Amino acid sequence: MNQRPLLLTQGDPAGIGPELSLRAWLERDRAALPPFAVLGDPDHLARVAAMFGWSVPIAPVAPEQIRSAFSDALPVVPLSVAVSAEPGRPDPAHAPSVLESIDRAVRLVRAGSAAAVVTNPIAKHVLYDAGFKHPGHTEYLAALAAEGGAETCHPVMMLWSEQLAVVPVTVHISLSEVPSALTTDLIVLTGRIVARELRDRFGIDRPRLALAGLNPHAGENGAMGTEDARIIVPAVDILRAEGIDAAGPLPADTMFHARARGRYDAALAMYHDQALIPIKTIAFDEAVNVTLGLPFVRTSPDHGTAFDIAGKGIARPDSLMAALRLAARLGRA
Ligand SMILES: NC(=O)C1=CN([C@@H]2O[C@H](COP(=O)(O)OP(=O)(O)OC[C@H]3O[C@@H](n4cnc5c(N)ncnc54)[C@H](O)[C@@H]3O)[C@@H](O)[C@H]2O)C=CC1
Ligand SMILES: NCC(=O)COP(=O)(O)O
Repeated sequence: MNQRPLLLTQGDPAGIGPELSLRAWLERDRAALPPFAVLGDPDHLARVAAMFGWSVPIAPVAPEQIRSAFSDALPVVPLSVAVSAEPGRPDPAHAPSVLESIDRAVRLVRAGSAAAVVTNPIAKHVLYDAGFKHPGHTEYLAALAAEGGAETCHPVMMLWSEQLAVVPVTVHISLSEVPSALTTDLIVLTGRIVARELRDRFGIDRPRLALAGLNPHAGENGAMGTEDARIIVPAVDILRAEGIDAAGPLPADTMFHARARGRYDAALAMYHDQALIPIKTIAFDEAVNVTLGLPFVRTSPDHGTAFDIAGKGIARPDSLMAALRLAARLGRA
């Protein structure tokens, strides 16, 4: 069994990440959570705990002390900067701590000090205002993975739950850009990574992939768009020729009901909302965002920063706890 702990990033300090980190630690025994540490500011987390009246001792630690500290206190690996944030009030000035937390978590995991990175949510537009050039964690983690001359990798976003796993082939782009961004090569590359990681990390011997069409009724023989026949059909053919169990393009409106979900292990959707609407509808509290294609394990809750409820103490920690459990499972594989 892998004894290394997990590293949980700070996320946006004005969002629900700080309170969820504290709540996850409070639930550690009941929810059988693996040991983890937050990469953040111990004083900030202590202030958030005090704000709610939660009894959470905070232990500033070095990475090698996380496991021994975890049962009695929430271990926090301190950042180089102090964090001061008001719940629900995002500010681009928080960007340095947000990014330092991610950077250090990746470095520590790659150095073998921890088993996996679990990220608390970030608000992308807030980081953009501070000059951040990557669309989101998914793409930023791939850039970090490539640092130091390592081979570039193609990150694949998968949202996973016991009921459904979905993969958006195109991710953080506008809907109007999707048809031109969608290529047979991109779909094949994504399908290969999903099939490989479902087998190697999730232990599914022969993963079944279902590819959604882009257009209504998967194009209705070209009457409602040609991308399905021109781009997706050849991708399915290539994947099948490689021995991957791939089906499609399937009409997206009928592939997510309960009986249809039993026919595949992961649905490859052609754009962000085609993938995320079904899983967030079915499993908002349990689903986990996991990045495939990286040389390390990264998971995250499926939800965002939820500024509308930050500081109210009503945010549910379920998805973060599912992300911690999945990270521990995948980090052992
Ligand atoms: N992995 C990440 O870093 C992610 C970041 N985001 C970012 O989050 C920001 C806000 O995005 P939204 O679309 O508003 O989505 P959101 O998930 O933050 O909130 C959507 C709705 O769900 C509720 N909600 C979210 N998490 C909850 C929880 N744990 N317990 C109870 N209710 C919860 C919120 O109160 C809100 O009403 C965006 O800037 C986006 O970029 C969104 C998804 C993932
Ligand atoms: N809607 C999911 C999402 O935006 C997560 O993005 P990332 O920050 O994990 O890349």
